[in-house]
Order: sequence, then structure tokens, then C-alpha cells
Amino acid sequence: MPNDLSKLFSINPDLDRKALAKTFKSQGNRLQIADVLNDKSAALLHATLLRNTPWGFAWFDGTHQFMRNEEARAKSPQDFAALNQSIMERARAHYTYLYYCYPMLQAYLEKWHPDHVLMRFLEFLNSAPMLELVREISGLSDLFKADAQATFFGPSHFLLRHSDDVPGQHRRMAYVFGFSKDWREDWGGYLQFFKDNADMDLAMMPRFNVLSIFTTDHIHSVGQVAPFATAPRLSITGWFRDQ
Ligand SMILES: O=C(O)CCC(=O)C(=O)O
Ligand SMILES: [Fe+2]
Repeated sequence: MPNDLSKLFSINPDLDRKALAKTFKSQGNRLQIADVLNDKSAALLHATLLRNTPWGFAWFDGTHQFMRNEEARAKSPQDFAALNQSIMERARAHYTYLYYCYPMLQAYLEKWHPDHVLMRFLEFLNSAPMLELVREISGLSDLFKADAQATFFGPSHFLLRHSDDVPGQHRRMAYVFGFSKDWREDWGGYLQFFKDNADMDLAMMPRFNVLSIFTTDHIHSVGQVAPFATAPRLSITGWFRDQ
């Protein structure tokens, strides 16, 4: 791992990995790890997501749609109202989502902003210390790479119920690094898991400096963020793969 990467980011050395592995198993291969990064790493990522990320706009209309920041800035409020309306109509009966997004892997491969902090974090995600942490806690010893997107869920954003298990994609472990500060129970935005009978089985609150991981066999959603939430739900999320 290059030196500059380990200076930027590091994992909290005090994590009790054995205890975390036990809890991961007892919760049906799901876990939210508190204080996962050292304080400096988490503060840098929080500041980057809050103030220095060229967010685009992601939604689903039958396939994934993404509008880059440059393009979104050129749209009128009327354009956005119409788009919003069409997503809300779709959500009545079909799968969809709506949030601000920065597709880190695509940006990396296409060199959109090669010096951006998030590009270094994508490298850190794919470095030995991070892969070893997730392998150790999950027992999945063949995880070897991760993709990533940064997401910003503002008021009324949501991600409906779905499974991450897309055939041929080799996604084994979903992950969500959370950087949301001072979240409140009434603001929605929980990562929620459902049982077969549609009762909620577990819900993880948006928090600062946490890593939520779960195997891709779980049906889950991100609850709609309340219109009165005064802070965004900030995350870096994706999948660890075995191929
Ligand atoms: O942001 C989250 O908590 C989950 C995101 C998710 O489920 C997904 O991107 O598939
Ligand atoms: Fe998901």
C-alpha cells in the first residue's frame, strides 16, 4: 500500500474482531461496526462528502439512471420537479430509488477527478488491511475487491425494498460506511431488513464512522428520509466480491 494512503486512512486498531465476528454470525450475517476508522479518517471523509463532492443524481426507471453534476446544474427547477414526479409515480407500484450519487468506481476508471479524496478511499477499500478486516469478521476468506459509490440521501430520498444478489455480479458482501452525524430516530433513512412475513427484522440507524455489512441474501431498503431532516444521510457503499 502506498505511504500516502496509510497516512490518509486507517482502521481503528482497537476493534475486537473476534467479538464482532460472533455478533455478525448471531445477527444472521449482518453487523454494524462502531468507530470503524480512526477519527482523522472519518472526519476527512465526512468533510469531503458534505462539502467537496460533485454529486450527481441517481434514480431507477427500469434501469439505473445517473445524471452527472455538470448536467444536473444545467437543469431547471421545472425539469427536476417533472423527474421527481415521475419517480414518485413509479414508486407507487414498482421498485425505484432516488438519491444524490458519486459513482466512485466509474469516476476512478474514467479519471473524472483523479486527485479526489474519494479516489484514495476506493484504493484503501481495496487494500489488504480493509479486505482482511471484512474477511476476518465475515469468515468469507475469498473476498478480494470492492466497488463503491458515495451517496447523499437528502429529504424525501429513498431506496425501495430489494435484494443485492444480481446474477453474474459476484457480490458476496454488501457494505455501507456511514458518515451521518447526529441522526434522529424520527428522520427515517434507516437501513432496514425484512422477514418473509414483511415484519422488519433489524434496522440500522445512520451514524457517523460506522461500517454496516451484510451478505447479499437479505431483502432490505433505505427508508425515506423525512422532509424535515436537517442533515443528510452520507455514505460510501458497494459490495465486496469474490471474483
Ligand atoms: O445505503 C444503504 O444503507 C444501503 C444501500 C443499498 O442497499 C444499495 O445500494 O443497494
Ligand atoms: Fe442494497
